[in-house]
Amino acid sequence: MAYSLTDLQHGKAEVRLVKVDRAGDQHVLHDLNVTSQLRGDFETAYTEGDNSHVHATDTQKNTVYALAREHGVTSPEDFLLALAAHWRAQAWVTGTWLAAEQYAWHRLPANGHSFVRSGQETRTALVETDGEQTTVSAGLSDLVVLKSTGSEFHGFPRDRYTTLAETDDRVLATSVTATWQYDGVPAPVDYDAAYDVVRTAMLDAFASTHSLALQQTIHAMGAAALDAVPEIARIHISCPNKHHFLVDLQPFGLDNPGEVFFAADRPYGLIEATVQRERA
Ligand SMILES: O=c1[nH]c(=O)c2[nH]c(=O)[nH]c2[nH]1
Repeated sequence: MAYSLTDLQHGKAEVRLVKVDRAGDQHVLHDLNVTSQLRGDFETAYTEGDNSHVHATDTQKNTVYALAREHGVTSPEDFLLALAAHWRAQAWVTGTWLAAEQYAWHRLPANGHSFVRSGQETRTALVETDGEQTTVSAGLSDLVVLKSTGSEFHGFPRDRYTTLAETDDRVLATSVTATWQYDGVPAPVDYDAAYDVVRTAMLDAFASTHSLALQQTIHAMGAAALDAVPEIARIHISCPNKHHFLVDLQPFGLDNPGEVFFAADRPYGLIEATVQRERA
């Protein structure tokens, strides 16, 4: 029996890198979790155990640390682009899949070298290369938001299994995961500035959209991101609907005018969409 072997890649996952910029007394921290995956002429390692083309995953891990020193770390996107440039010049490598998560720290006012982790969300970046082609994506995950009114859900089909009551006032809460792709490489943007602009645009859209469904809110957030940064070609957004159920307080002789909720953990609705710019 003959089998085909496809989608080969190998590398080191979740290389934890902390880079301190020490120019002057105002230190800057870059706290990254980098995954390096190489694609290329590696088939014989799988078929014959011949490792003569295999850039060891340990070497890939070391390369992350060495490039942090040699190239420095600015934005996660720029760092991954430097890593991609290094690997695309190595033998047998035809493509890369390089991803980073970044955790934010802010300096404490006392001095220039003490920090507090800030923001619950994680910033993400992905640089993929295939031959001469490079794509840069950025994103965020775990951006947890809630609105205590300004959300309705009604007009959905009812069948014999439907029990959900229609509502014109509910809590809407979610944890946003978004990934957006830049046009052109290197994208004609300052990746750090663009990240802040997209994050703010999505938060503003979440807050200001009177929501008739989480679907509508997702569309508004995606469109706001595209409006805010013209270099973004498309954005994918995934949102769990973190249900908040009104607790029945009648057994205790109490009313509950939208004040006391049970914040359910599971199951949760899961709503996703990609919003893409239509090119002329
Ligand atoms: O915003 C919502 N979208 C749905 O598709 C859905 N389904 C559901 O049970 N509640 C909700 N809320």
